[in-house]
Amino acid sequence: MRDRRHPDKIIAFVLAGGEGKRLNPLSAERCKPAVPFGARYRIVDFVLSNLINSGINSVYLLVQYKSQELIEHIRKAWVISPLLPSQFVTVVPPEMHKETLQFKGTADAVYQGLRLIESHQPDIVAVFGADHIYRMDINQMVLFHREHQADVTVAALPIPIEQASSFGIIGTDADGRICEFQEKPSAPKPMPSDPGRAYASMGNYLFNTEVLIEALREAHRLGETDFGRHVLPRLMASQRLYAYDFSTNEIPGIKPYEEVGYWRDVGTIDAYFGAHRDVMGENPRFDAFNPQWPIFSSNYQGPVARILGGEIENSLFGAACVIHKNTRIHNCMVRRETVIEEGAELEDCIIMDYVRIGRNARLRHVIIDRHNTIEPNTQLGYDREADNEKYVVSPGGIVVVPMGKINSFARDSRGRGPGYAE
Ligand SMILES: Nc1ncnc2c1ncn2[C@@H]1O[C@H](COP(=O)(O)OP(=O)(O)O[C@H]2O[C@H](CO)[C@@H](O)[C@H](O)[C@H]2O)[C@@H](O)[C@H]1O
Repeated sequence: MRDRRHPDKIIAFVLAGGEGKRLNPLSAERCKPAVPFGARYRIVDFVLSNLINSGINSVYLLVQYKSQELIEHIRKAWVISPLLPSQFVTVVPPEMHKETLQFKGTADAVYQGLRLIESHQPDIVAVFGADHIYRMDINQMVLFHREHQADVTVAALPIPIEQASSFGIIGTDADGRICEFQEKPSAPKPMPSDPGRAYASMGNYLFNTEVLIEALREAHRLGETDFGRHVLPRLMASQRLYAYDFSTNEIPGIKPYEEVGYWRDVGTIDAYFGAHRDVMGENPRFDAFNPQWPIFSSNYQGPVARILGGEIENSLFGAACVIHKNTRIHNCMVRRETVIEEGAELEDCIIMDYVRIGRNARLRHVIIDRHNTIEPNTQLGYDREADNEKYVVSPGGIVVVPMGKINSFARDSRGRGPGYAE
């Protein structure tokens, strides 16, 4: 729909079909955008909040791989209003035509949504990834797109050259017009101004509608399926492609201690764990609390956390947690409806929802996925060999306990839910 802040009619496709293999086992049962993040979010909430905060309210979420948990999250958390039919976040599964039982790639996923584009007749189509932790005012990118009379604008930022072969790498002229685009090059070119960094695509694009429709039809004719590998390099020759420098994006309400232009690809367990460090502490690099640019998530109606005692330092607790006496909890992210029993010691841990940590358990550098019960006296994170036998241990030494069997909440050995002591 048209927003008073930008005269263009814009619809968005959010690419949420990624498998996220390197996040295993967190992505074993769910796609990467559905992976929980922080004390109450899912990864997908960041891009959706950016779109809604930017007044882009017509959003199609393209799903594919293990999408049930994502669909449930969208159903519960992202209902805008039945009174405003042009404002929606709608999940779109693959169309299941006979030759396309799934989306073959990012461009193919949007190609299958061509009818949606044609029915809305927008001026601009925003195609955004769903895999990153960041805040972005997309209006500023739209303004740049218009000012440069671009056909396509790609959001971009400098990244360390050592990581550059995992990204689309861009070369531009002085005005920002893209003259080179290489998807995941084995020998990435550094930026002319900085040999230690390369200019990377964030996987977020704005397209003038006619250009996108034509490009997707052409890609389909040629059997090409991916924006980064096929569509953008081909369009570069015939259309005006510009790179929008994300470091110029200004967000209201950012605190002085926050990292300007914070953006993280949480594609591996170690990167995911590291990004959690960034949202914690007295002066977080990325402060989740910003009333001027909120990150929206579930409308959970349970009570607040109950802390009955313990030595607690630099930790965040989700709703309806119960933390018993004589616990020691340092640098931990604890999500909702989790119970930590007496005597348990946790250091540098991410404990997801519906988990019970038994008495005197000791956990260090551990991620516990949802619906798990950790037996009393368990030790994790102290003996790498023993941990390796049972669990995935990341190169950075993080032990990951995969999702447990789903129950309605973490019950103790007598079947009692949160709030009960042994
Ligand atoms: N078949 C499918 N259907 C629906 N959604 C799908 C999909 N396959 C992937 N996705 C989603 O699309 C986005 C892009 O994922 P990809 O795996 O295609 O590319 P990658 O992230 O490696 O590179 C991309 O993003 C990086 C930035 O992270 C850029 O540098 C690079 O140029 C760009 O190709 C993710 O949000 C993912 O969840």
